[in-house]
Amino acid sequence: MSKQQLILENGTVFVGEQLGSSNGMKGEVVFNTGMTGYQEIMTDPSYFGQIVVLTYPLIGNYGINRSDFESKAPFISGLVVREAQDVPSHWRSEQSLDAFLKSYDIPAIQGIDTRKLTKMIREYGTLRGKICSMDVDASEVVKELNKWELPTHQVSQVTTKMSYTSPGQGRRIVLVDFGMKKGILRECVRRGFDITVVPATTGAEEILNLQPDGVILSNGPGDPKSVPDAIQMVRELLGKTPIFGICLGHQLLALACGANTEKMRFGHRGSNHPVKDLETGQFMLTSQNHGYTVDEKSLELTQLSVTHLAINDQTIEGLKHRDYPAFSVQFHPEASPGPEDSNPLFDKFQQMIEQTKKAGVQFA
Ligand SMILES: NC(=O)CC[C@H](N)C(=O)O
Repeated sequence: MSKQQLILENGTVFVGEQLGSSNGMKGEVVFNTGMTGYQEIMTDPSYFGQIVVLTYPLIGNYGINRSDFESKAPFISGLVVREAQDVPSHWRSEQSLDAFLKSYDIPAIQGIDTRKLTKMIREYGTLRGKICSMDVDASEVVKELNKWELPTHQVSQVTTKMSYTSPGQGRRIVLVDFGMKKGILRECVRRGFDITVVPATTGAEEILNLQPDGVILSNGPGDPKSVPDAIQMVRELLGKTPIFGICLGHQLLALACGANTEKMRFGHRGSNHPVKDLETGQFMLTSQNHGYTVDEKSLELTQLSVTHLAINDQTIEGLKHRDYPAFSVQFHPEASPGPEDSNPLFDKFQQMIEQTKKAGVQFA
């Protein structure tokens, strides 16, 4: 097996074995602690442009099958694993991890100490990195990485180009796709919603013209401040239709209400992040994938209240608007991968729609 290297901006070089392609790609190196779910992680558009380190030491043992994908293709810029299993064993498996990565020309590396790398990221924060073949001069790459600015317009690369519908007998929902995971659509379909999925660039007026009973703001990659038009769109929707924000959608709701977001040192990525629901006092295990968070102090001047908190670091995991039907969560109630403890939040949104209807609120 040929060797491959992972070069980091701080000058560290990990030498391992080639997995996937050897086509060098730069990315922000982040880690995910989930024990399963590598297919969902690789195809979650929120990871667009990132090099993902999986801390679970054996990856690929149940192979690859398209029904587990969270979008049509993988969006990561690289994968780092301790050991990849090349002979998958699962009745649904269509190909091996290595064959899958090669077919999308995604570079990956195995056989390195992922514990050491993860500790490094925890200490220094996420690092810019590049996976490439051994004939590349590492010191040149370190220079290149230090000059490289992380991309900012990821949403435009992963949002749907055109609107589409998924008809249902229930309430009419507009789902704004900032890089939506399929799981969100699945949960809406499961509840019988009549769904229109629209591109991230859709304006508030266009959304209201669809006469939605509610709007869901999806997850998506990158800095929430890099989509100012979407923040404006959410601001204009507030009070006119019930809103449910998920992950990037949560951050956009916060920004639209006047709060601030900031980049975290190394983010939350995994399938067992404990969260406390401050309204019920209940705890839940959640699936998470975010590198930004809402700044708690910035909430003072807004009409937002905190509904959920992360147990590990006390960061904000959920918000609700005090005057309008709008709430959001930083984690993933659609799971995929991860536990389904927070799945009832989709029911909560449905109830919010019904209550708003009952109250006979007239929207402009
Ligand atoms: N999964 C998401 O929607 C992530 C939101 C945002 N890109 C972040 O990293 O914080």
